[in-house]
Amino acid sequence: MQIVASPVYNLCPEKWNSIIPNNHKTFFFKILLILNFFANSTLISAYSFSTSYSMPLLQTLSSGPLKVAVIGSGNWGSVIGKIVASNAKTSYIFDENVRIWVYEELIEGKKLTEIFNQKHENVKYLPGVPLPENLTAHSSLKDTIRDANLLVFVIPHQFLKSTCETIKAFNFNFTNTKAISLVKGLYIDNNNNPKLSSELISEILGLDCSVLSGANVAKDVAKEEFSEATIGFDDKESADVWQQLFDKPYFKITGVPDISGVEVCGALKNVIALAAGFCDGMDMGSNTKAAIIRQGFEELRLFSTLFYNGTLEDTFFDSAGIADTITTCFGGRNLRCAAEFVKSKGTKSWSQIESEFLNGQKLQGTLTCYDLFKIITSKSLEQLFPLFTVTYKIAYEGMSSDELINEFKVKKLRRIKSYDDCTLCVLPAIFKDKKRKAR
Ligand SMILES: NC(=O)C1=CN([C@@H]2O[C@H](COP(=O)(O)OP(=O)(O)OC[C@H]3O[C@@H](n4cnc5c(N)ncnc54)[C@H](O)[C@@H]3O)[C@@H](O)[C@H]2O)C=CC1
Ligand SMILES: O=C(CO)COP(=O)(O)O
Repeated sequence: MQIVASPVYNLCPEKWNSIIPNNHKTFFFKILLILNFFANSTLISAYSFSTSYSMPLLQTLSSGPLKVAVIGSGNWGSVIGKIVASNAKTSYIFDENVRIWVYEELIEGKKLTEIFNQKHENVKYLPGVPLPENLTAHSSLKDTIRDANLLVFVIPHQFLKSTCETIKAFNFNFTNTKAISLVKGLYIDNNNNPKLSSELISEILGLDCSVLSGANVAKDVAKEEFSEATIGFDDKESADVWQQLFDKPYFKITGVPDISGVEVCGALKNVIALAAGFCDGMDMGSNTKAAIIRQGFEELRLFSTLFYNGTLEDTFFDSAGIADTITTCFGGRNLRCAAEFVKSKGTKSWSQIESEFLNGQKLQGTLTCYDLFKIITSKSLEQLFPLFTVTYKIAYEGMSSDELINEFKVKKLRRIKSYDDCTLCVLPAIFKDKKRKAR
């Protein structure tokens, strides 16, 4: 974002915050804007006349720091609440008070929200991890998002539609509001086409919606172990603000202008993880599991390119792509539950495994696998997606898990690719001048 590059903005935000009392954030922000104007006046006009989204963020910022609401407080939602609240506390572009929506439940007779706000811990979904005191839990969705400029959606995908419809009924004016979806899941629309969470949010609420996805097993990010994530965006200015909100030295954020690519990766890697879990359940070694992951990733890439225009190769090499597939296939919930599914030899349903192993947390891969199969079969594309197809049949039609391997362990020779079958790697423009040096 141009403002980041401007000299004033680059005055270290942490230092500003240490000298600016929090209730003076708005005042100092206005000064900052004026200084910015002199530092780079073309920047201001770019913002003022931008038509790419409802209200330019800089214009919104002129009435004060941006207010953030986190919608969802499960395992990942709580970690995201921790990151966002800690950044909001030390940045002058975000309001210090961050609200998080908790789907209320009782823990030993006491409300989860009350425990959350007293102990500053989500004892059910992220036990043992201290949360910042400026992150407050609310059971009322309406109160959580009232006046918010930045809505962070981080709930299991099966609850997204109903949650958006609830929000729509509040009739809030969202002119000054942007959204980002951290939800990993895929839906099917009435024409048997895939639908993504960002599309659902934009469609129901009319919001400009970016996405964030990556190799982020929540319990490890909670411990501040190093990881990365990718923002998928349409509008670069919003992406820059989202990056400011999420980036930490231990949680590095990049971005690609490819919302659907990022989301398809986040949704379909969970189906690949089911197949990888079936391998674990059958006690297969790492070669077999790697072959299954490779096949799955190839199908994921094909799905994204077939169904969406503008899918970028870069997305697959970013955290949202290959890295998330790897981490989920080695340490995720979908993986563990799928291994248990195979070990139980058909005696346990998915919902039984989910409640036995996840204590209220939700599997995303199973429902996505179901909808994905419907999309593929409605278009007679099974032959292009053999791994997704066999994974569905094992998960939902009682097919033996051995078929996962039998599908690929065949006598028939595989096609050796010709040059025309392959995709040529193209050197990104920023490296073009290095080509001469290299050769
Ligand atoms: N946990 C992880 O490691 C990661 C999760 N994600 C994604 O983030 C999204 C949210 O996952 P988590 O935060 O892990 O959730 P979770 O699976 O840990 O928790 C389930 C959450 O759903 C809530 N809930 C239950 N019934 C509900 C209803 N009817 N309406 C609304 N909420 C309800 C529960 O109160 C709880 O907060 C998912 O799409 C997931 O794939 C992304 C990266 C990492
Ligand atoms: O998305 C995840 C890691 O990036 C978590 O995957 P699981 O839901 O399988 O735990």
